[in-house]
Amino acid sequence: MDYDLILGRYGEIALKSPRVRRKFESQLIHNIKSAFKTEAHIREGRIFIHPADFKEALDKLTKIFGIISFSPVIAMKTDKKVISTKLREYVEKLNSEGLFDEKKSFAIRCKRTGAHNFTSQELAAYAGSIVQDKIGAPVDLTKPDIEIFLEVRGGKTYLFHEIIPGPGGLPIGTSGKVVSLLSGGIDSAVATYLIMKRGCKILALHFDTHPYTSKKTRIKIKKLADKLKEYSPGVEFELLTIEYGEYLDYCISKAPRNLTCILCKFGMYHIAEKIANEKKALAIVDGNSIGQVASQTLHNILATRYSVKIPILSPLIGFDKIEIENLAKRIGTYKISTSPNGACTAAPPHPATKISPQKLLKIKQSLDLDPKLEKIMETKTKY
Ligand SMILES: Nc1ncnc2c1ncn2[C@@H]1O[C@H](COP(=O)(O)OP(=O)(O)OP(=O)(O)O)[C@@H](O)[C@H]1O
Repeated sequence: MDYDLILGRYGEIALKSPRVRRKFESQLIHNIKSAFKTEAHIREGRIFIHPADFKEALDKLTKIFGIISFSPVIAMKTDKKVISTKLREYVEKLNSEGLFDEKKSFAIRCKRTGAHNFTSQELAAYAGSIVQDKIGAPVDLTKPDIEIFLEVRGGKTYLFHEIIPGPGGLPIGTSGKVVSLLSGGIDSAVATYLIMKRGCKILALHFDTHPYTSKKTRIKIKKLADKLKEYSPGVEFELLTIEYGEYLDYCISKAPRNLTCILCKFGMYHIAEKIANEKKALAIVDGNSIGQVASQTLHNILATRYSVKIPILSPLIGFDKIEIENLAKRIGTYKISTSPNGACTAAPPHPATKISPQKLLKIKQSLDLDPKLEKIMETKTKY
């Protein structure tokens, strides 16, 4: 099918005040134009996209936050004769592409804004008779095999049969920056995605726990960052790594062994907060989900975050593992996250599940962790 343009729809942006809406719309257009070569503008709540390459555009639009759906369309003058000709050509094309024939039921869905000398229902009935005449297919308004849409907007009418879902959310770049803790596992990649979906710019932070994890983890992190970057057109996606093995060595040798995971998380939040302050990020993000593993009991979550002053957001906090996995598969991170590279060998056989913030602070002081963490900060590398 030779389409004229793509008609995009957005959701939540429409609920904003006019000033905020203009800002969000302009970020959305910037992001679309950064994702692929196109002319694009917004008018009366619709995005009009004129790409150089339709195939590429249809693929990339599924990854642009803020868009709830989009349709490749044929555009024409709002004139019954023109609509009749274009509709005939359109269904003939659908028929020749094997998408429509006399055995498939259909429905015409008509939407209209502006003043016309016909109602939406009249236009739908008129279009329905044209399609029946051309293809000989039966009408079924309840559960049709194919829907054909006519969207009449003043003097222009748009014809299409597909409404492709977009990712929804808010345009990336409209909600400030966060430091997202990216481990290489399934959860933190999904958590990062969900926070991007709310418009946040990402500074991904990975703690390289080599020799307790394989060196291959770095490759995995790079691949995950590249995959997540696909959802961030037009907005920088930074990746920083910290060499964390030495800190873990220290914790393992100096603190009770069952506290290793707790001290590990504590140190990560501590460093993440410092980096957030340095890089003007407003929050930390992690992939915690209550009770999923020993370090994610409510007690441990409270204790490990106790001294951090900026918000720590955990978008997966109420998700089940299976829900997280399904989302990871949908966004394309699952395969990368599950590629084998071995478990962390620093994890103790019986990790503590209940530590009080006071006890953790005492341990931190007795081990003099602050200078250790300061030193670790110096290993920060930009990918
Ligand atoms: N090496 C790491 N670098 C950066 N962040 C990490 C690292 N390890 C853990 N985190 C952060 O802490 C969160 C909890 O990690 P934990 O190992 O307890 O759980 P997990 O279920 O294995 O998480 P994930 O699937 O994201 O690895 C992770 O989701 C991530 O945000």
